[in-house]
Amino acid sequence: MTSKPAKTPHDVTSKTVVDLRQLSFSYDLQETKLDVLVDVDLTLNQGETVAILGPSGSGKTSLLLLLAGLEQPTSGAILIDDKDLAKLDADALADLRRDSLGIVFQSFHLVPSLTALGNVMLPLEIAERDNVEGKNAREVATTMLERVGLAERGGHYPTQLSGGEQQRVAIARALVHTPRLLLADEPMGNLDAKTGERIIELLFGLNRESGSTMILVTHDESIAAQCQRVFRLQQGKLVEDAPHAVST
Ligand SMILES: Nc1ncnc2c1ncn2[C@@H]1O[C@H](COP(=O)(O)OP(=O)(O)OP(=O)(O)O)[C@@H](O)[C@H]1O
Repeated sequence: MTSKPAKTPHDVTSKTVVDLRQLSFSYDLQETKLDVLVDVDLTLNQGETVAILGPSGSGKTSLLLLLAGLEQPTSGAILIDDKDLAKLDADALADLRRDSLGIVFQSFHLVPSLTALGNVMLPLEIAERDNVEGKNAREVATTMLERVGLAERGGHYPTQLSGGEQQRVAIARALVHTPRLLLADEPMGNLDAKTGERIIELLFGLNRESGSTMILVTHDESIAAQCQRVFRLQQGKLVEDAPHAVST
């Protein structure tokens, strides 16, 4: 067992990928507001694996929505790859999401009219990256479907798949273009223990292979312990655990 985090191709530069500056976020309710995040500061570097823990309702999903530019801060700033999200127009934000982010949310948002393979190919086609390492989008997407254990399900539509299978298609779609920043909201939520383990291995494997940064929302302390950094959301604040030996 070693406390040394896995080396990534980006260790040398330690580039900042996520920079939250005094980030606060509230939901406006009818007569009041609900403070979810209060003056959160956070800097994450390229290649880091990060777990976010916290009780139900503590704001974990809200934090991921903010990072994806799908909610706007009440105050403070969110910088992804040195770009202040508040200064990007809708097109630039869409470009950033397409080029740099992989997002796995609790609801899968699969396109119902596309097969599993079609859904996984989508990010590659949109990004016009048909020629990834000399392979076309279909081959790359097929390989990713195999890696999530769905080689036989490529031709099935979302309604023909179980919840756990749809979850894995969503994970394959989020990973297929090797995003620099992966946001995953309880990606094992719908999966049995063995399949969940396989997905976790895949996520950490891709982090090692590509040097991507991964933010993993989870309720599972043993999965959190596999991440290099562990944060807990408590009363709107992100509190980091003391450095720990990364369990594998
Ligand atoms: N659209 C919304 N409007 C108003 N309040 C909301 C909205 N979405 C979430 N909330 C509230 O904001 C708080 C944070 O919600 P969030 O979904 O971020 O928590 P969470 O930590 O991800 O919870 P869980 O572990 O149950 O998924 C909760 O109290 C929730 O009720």
